[in-house]
Amino acid sequence: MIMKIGDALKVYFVMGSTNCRDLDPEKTLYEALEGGVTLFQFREKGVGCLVGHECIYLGNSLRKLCKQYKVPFIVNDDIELAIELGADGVHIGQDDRDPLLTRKQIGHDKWLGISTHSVEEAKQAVKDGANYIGVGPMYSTKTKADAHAVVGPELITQIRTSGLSDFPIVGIGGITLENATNVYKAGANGVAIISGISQAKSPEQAAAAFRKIGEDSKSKSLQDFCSKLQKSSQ
Ligand SMILES: Cc1ncc(COP(=O)(O)OP(=O)(O)O)c(N)n1
Ligand SMILES: Cc1ncsc1CCOP(=O)(O)O
Ligand SMILES: [Mg+2]
Repeated sequence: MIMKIGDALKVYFVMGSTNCRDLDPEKTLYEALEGGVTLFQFREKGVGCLVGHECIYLGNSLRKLCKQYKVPFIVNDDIELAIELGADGVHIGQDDRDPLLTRKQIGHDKWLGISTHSVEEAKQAVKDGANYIGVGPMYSTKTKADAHAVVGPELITQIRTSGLSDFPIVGIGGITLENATNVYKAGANGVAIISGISQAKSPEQAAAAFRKIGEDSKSKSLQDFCSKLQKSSQ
C-alpha cells in the first residue's frame, strides 16, 4: 500500500473489542471506514480483551475490512500479532519494547509509530527510526487507565518548533469533535481517536465529522501559510 504517512494520520481510529458500544467491533470498524477514517490501529487491550485464537480471528476480520477500504492497518504493542496479520505497521510506547529491535523484526517497509510525551522523547523516537510519533494525552481520557499526565496540544507546537517541522505527528487522548481543531491547529498531521468514534451513537457520523474537521483544518492551514507568504513578499 503506497500512501504518504502524513496523509494517513489525518483521522486515525484506534480500537479493540473492549472499546465498542452497541455494535460489535467489525460493525464499528465498518462504520468508521464508511465515515472516512484514514488509518486504523488494532489495540486489543484491557479487562476482558480477547486473547489467543479469538484475538487473531478478530484481527484477521478487521485487517480484511481495512484492505477493502485501502486503509492501512497498524497493530498496537504485539509485533508477533502484527506479522501474523500482515499488518502495515506497529505502534509501540516508551515502556513496550526496544524500537531498534522492533525495526529489525518488522523490516523497513512497515510503519513504526512511537508514543512520546516530551520534546526529548520525540527527538529520540525520530533517531530510533519512527515513521510517525503519537503525542499525548492531548486531553484527559477515561479510555486508558495508565495514561501519562495530560500534555496538551501545546507540546505538538513545541515539537514542531524544536526542529521537527515536517515529521509526521498525530495527537491522541481525549480528542472530541469539540477540541479536534485545536490539535490540527497546533501542527498535528492528524488526530488519533478511540471513544470519540467507538462510543459514538453513530460511529459512521462521528468518523465523517472528524474527517470534515481534518479537511477544513488543512485548507485553513494552507490559507494561513499563503497569506503569511504574501505578507513576507510585500
Ligand atoms: C497513535 C498512538 N499514540 C499513542 C498510543 C499509546 O501507546 P502506549 O503509550 O504504548 O499505550 P497503549 O496504547 O499500548 O496502552 C497509541 N496506542 N497510539
Ligand atoms: C491509547 C491512548 N494513549 C494515550 S491516551 C490513549 C487513549 C485514547 O482514547 P480516547 O480517544 O478515548 O481518549
Ligand atoms: Mg503500548
